[in-house]
Amino acid sequence: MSEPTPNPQAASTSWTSFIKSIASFNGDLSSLTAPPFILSYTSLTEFSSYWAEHPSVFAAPAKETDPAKRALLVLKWFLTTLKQQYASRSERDGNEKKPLNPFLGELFLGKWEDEAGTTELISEQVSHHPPATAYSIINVPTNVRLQGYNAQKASFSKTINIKQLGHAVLTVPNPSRPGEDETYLITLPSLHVEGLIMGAPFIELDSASYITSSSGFTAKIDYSGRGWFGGKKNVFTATLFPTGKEKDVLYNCSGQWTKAFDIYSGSVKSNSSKTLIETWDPTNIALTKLIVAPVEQQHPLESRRAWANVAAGIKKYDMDYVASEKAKIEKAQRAMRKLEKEEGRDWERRYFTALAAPDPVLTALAPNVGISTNGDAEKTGGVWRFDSAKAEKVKGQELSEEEKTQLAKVLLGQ
Ligand SMILES: CC(C)CCC[C@@H](C)[C@H]1CC[C@H]2[C@@H]3[C@@H](O)C=C4C[C@@H](O)CC[C@]4(C)[C@H]3CC[C@]12C
Repeated sequence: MSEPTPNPQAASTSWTSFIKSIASFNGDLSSLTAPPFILSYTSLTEFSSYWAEHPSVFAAPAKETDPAKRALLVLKWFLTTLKQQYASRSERDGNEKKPLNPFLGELFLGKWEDEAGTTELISEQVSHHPPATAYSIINVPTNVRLQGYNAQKASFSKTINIKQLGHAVLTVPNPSRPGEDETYLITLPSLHVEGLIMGAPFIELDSASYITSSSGFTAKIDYSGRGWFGGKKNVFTATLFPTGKEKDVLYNCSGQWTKAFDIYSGSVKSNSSKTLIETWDPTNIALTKLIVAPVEQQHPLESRRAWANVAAGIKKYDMDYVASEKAKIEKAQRAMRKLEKEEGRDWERRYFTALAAPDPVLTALAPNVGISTNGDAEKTGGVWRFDSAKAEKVKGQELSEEEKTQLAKVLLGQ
């Protein structure tokens, strides 16, 4: 990633007052009023797609018969997603932007088609207060599947610091034992915003995150930003070890999550015994583009359709239009919540269900990596799991044009 250049807009009064407002903000990211040049026309529901923009790397563990190597392939896939998750927008636009805050029930649906076959994405805003997004990604030929949910808790100390709540679960069919699945519990890194003063914000990852598996392996990924390891940004080291034996490193990886990284067998410290297995360099590897239905064919709750007017306004920097289009959605959503309350019911999530009982994956694996077995449920509206029965029910439920118009009116005020 090239060094961010100071943005001429950083000298504007709107940026100065934005910076001042951040210093006293209450932790609610949605309440930040950012100047137009820092507003994105993409909703957070779209961010779930960053997990699988290399579908063949996502599906690769299903073809590996050695359990330790399988765990390494899971770690490799996770590391390859970081650049997409946290740096792709600032690389594309020159700086990070403030995404659109999804409304309850918002959907982002798509699929990837490539040499890995079809990989399907479902992302849904499952909670509004607190805001939480859930996702399911399935590589159809291998049945490797990821599900998870996340919310963010922000605070201010020198800059915007964000703790991610929630987790992801990757399920890999064991190729040596047909019918048996392996599960990997994945924790999410904390992050902070850099470059604020220069008007060119970008993301740096903090501390550590983990992947721990039902097959008995754990990976620890340590993140460090500029100021460490010769002043490079986005630096990480990762080790893979049998769970509970952190010193018995089987594989280790190091490099920059935005640039190239190396994967070695052996321990980090014993240089003599470590062997380079692979170098991952994202500059040489193409991403597979997500296929999303044309807006006019989408369900009214699909993100790009629902936000189309707001997005058009942001692109033109027409903030009055943006405000009035956003207000329509907010008003309709408030009315819907009021109605639900009066009728004593909850908004029916289309693809996900909040677990009523303790989750077996969290119960078994969360203690390995020191996270709560309740999955941050009180701060994410629940422990959200993909509900295949719901997904089956909505499959092929085509809405007529009239039904779409009616729904858009009632749910989005459009
Ligand atoms: C840019 C700044 C001035 C305003 C603050 C924007 C803030 C709400 C944005 C900035 C970065 C966003 C992160 C993003 O880096 C990546 C992810 C990973 C994804 O899987 C889940 C969402 C998350 C954590 C974004 C949340 C919103 C952030 C913090």
